[in-house]
Amino acid sequence: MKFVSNVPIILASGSPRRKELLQTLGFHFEVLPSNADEAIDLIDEDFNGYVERLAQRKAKVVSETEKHSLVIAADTIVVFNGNVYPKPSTAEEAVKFLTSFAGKTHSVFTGICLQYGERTISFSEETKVTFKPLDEQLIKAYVDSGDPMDKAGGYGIQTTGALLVEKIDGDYLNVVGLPLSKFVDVMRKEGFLELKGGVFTDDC
Ligand SMILES: Cc1cn([C@H]2C[C@H](O)[C@@H](COP(=O)(O)OP(=O)(O)OP(=O)(O)O)O2)c(=O)[nH]c1=O
Repeated sequence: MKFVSNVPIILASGSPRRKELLQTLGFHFEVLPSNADEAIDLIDEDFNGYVERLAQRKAKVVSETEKHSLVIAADTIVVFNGNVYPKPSTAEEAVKFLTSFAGKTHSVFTGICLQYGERTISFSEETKVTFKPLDEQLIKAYVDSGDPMDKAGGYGIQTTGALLVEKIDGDYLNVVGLPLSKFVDVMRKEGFLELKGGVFTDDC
């Protein structure tokens, strides 16, 4: 299955996971990471609004110089007990994050923004992730691997961080940083992507 884009597309993200996920769709795009300031206020525990506003900020910075391209940006956070857990800034912080998630359920929110000139389309998705009860040795070994440091909440479900997880409720790829299924639905609905081919021919 392949998609073609109807406009030039820029992925405004430095996340290798988002790039790989978009590449699976087969359309051409460029990568131009955004240097937007990620410090914004949470309002009324509206986590969907929070990640959407962050994604908008990332997209707008790149769109300023790329007005004729569709700019795609995203932001992923972990939310536990009403608190936002972004990427840990130290290994000690990663250990703290993971210790508090052990045996409990947290949410992962990803917000996506599609900016095309003056047109802004945003949406977000929540996935619930339950961690197993974890022993100190496993947490320490995982943090020592360095894997948590570039990931929201300090783990990657797609890497050995999977060993911490008991179950999930929702879209797996939303946890990885891009809810691909919803993304394609919105891109098709808004006229930015079309399925290439898609009609079976009968040669008999
Ligand atoms: C929870 C979780 C997060 N992540 C990643 C997705 C995001 O890349 C990252 C959250 O940080 P983000 O700020 O959303 O993204 P980023 O800094 O990697 O890239 P950019 O801002 O340029 O788009 O955490 C995983 O890869 N696996 C996981 O299981």
